Amino acid sequence: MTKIALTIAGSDSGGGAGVQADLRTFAFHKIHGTSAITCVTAQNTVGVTDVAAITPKLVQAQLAAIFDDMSVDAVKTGMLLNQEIIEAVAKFIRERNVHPLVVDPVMVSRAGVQLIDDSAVISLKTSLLPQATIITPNLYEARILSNQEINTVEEMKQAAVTIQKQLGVPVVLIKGGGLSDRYQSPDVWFDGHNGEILTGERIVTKNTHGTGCTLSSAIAANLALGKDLLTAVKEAKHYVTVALQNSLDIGQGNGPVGHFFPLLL
Ligand SMILES: Nc1ncnc2c1ncn2[C@@H]1O[C@H](COP(=O)(O)OP(=O)(O)OP(=O)(O)O)[C@@H](O)[C@H]1O
Ligand SMILES: Cc1ncc(COP(=O)(O)O)c(N)n1
Repeated sequence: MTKIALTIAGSDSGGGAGVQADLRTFAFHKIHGTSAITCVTAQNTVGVTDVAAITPKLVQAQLAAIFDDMSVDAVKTGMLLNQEIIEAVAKFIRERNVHPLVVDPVMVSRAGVQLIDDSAVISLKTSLLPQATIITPNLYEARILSNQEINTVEEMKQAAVTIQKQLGVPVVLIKGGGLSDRYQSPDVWFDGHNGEILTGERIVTKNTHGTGCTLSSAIAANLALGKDLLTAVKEAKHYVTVALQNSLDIGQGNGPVGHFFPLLL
C-alpha cells in the first residue's frame, strides 16, 4: 500500500527549504507527498526578500481536501507564519485527531532570520506544540522556548528537559547544527524519561539550506513507513548527513542539501 505524508509549510521559491524540500524528502522515501501551503516566500540561497500569507480559510480547505479523500500516515508542520494560520492548523489537527505529528517550530532560520510574527510564538506554544508527537527546534528556537542560553551540548540537554516538561510535548529533539563544533553535529533527544545524544559527523559545507525542513520531513516519512520514533529520528539524521555530503553548489549563498543522491535507475 502506498504510504502518504503531508507537509503543512511555506513555499521557498529557491527550492531549497520549505514545501519543496519536504516533498523531495517524501519522494526519496517512496512516499506520496501532499501539501497544505501556508505562505509563499520570495527566497533564494541568500535570503528571504518577501512573504505573503495564504488565508487561514484556504489553509483549512487544503487540509480538508486532503483528509476528506485520503488516509494520511504522517504529518509535519514547518513555517506557519502567523497566529491566525497556527490557530487554524491547530484546530484542524485537534478536531481530526491528526497523528503522528512532527512539529518543526520554525521561528528563526539558522542564519538568524525571523520567519514568523512575534504574536505567533504564543499560539505555537499554547495551541500547536502540545499536540505534537515530537518537536524539532533548532538552537535559536530552543532558546526562545526554554528561555535559556544554549551554547553547549550540556545546555542543550537542560533546555530539552525544560521544554519537554513546560510544554507537555512527548519528545523534544534539539538540533545542534548551529553549535560551533568543528567535528560533530549532535542533536539532543529527551522523551520525559531518557535523554540521548544523537551524534553525527559535521559536514564542512556552506550549502546547508533546508537541513531543518529535511530532518523533520524525513522523520515524518519514517513514521509513515511504520518505524518507531527513535529509529525514525536516527535514520532521518543519517539521511540529512548524507544529503549534506551531496549538497548542491547553487546560487551565491547557502545552497540546498542534495535530496536525491546516488539516484540509481
Ligand atoms: N554541517 C553539518 N553537518 C552535519 N549535520 C548537520 C550540519 N548542519 C546541520 N546538521 C544537522 O541537520 C539537522 C538540522 O539542524 P539545524 O540545526 O541545521 O536545523 P535548522 O536550523 O532548523 O536548519 P536550517 O539551517 O535549515 O534553518 C540536524 O540533524 C543537524 O545536526
Ligand atoms: C518556506 C521556508 N520554510 C522553512 C525555512 C527554514 O528552513 P530550514 O530551517 O530548513 O533552513 C525556510 N527558510 N523557508
